[in-house]
Amino acid sequence: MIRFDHVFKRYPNGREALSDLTLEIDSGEVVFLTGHSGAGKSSLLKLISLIERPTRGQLIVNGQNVNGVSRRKVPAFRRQIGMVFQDHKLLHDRTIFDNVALPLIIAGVGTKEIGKRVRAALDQVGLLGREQSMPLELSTGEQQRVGIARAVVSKPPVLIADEPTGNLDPELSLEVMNIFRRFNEVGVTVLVASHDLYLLEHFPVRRVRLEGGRVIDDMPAGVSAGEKLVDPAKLITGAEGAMR
Ligand SMILES: Nc1ncnc2c1ncn2[C@@H]1O[C@H](COP(=O)(O)OP(=O)(O)OP(=O)(O)O)[C@@H](O)[C@H]1O
Repeated sequence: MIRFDHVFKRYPNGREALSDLTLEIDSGEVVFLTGHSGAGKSSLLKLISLIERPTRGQLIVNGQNVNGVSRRKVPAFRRQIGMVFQDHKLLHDRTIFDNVALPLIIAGVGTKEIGKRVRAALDQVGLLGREQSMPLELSTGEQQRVGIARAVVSKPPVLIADEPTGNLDPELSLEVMNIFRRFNEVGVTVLVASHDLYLLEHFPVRRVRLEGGRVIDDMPAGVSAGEKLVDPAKLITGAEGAMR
């Protein structure tokens, strides 16, 4: 699904953000990307979404070598990748409906289909009925859920999130992760860059740790020593909470 093969990323100022990085993420996985500030997490996500290009090496996303994706084809390529950001990146002068509809409008989807898909996406994040609200009328957690609805409205097979819970308290962070897990349960591959120790403690998913632009640790899904897990039943309750 996603394969980095000896990938380097050097920015024009000479800074090497990724250095000989090799990593494979299978279809349907949930992966946490961790590491100190500057380790290369955002750069890795930017390569997957073609916001940046590898300097060297091969990167395959959904069976496509990104080196072969011309600038003209980038918008179509990006429709396969849902992107969630820490600061939501919502348009404050547009309604919730318009914000979520944006990727579909850009893709030229018909009005009726847009209505259907936007409502379905808002329903999945528990915000059906808020279509006509403006972003600033929503709480921070709700705004983040609008950002998630926008990311999944095109039904992408891959969802990437850069510090999606950075501004949220622990309870809201769990809600966001539970929403991601719901998408994962229907087959979406989810990659989350996070410093959020609370989340890392509570979700026993695969963790890939970067340092200096390389993978220095790759811990498979499961429980490791010393980790405290919440009761799975509570996670389900949390997800239902998010859907309210
Ligand atoms: N556009 C850019 N131009 C030049 N250097 C950059 C650029 N973006 C990132 N870098 C550098 O690349 C390195 C990796 O940065 P990156 O943002 O990928 O790390 P990160 O792990 O996501 O950090 P954080 O957790 O602070 O967001 C850092 O040294 C950073 O200064």
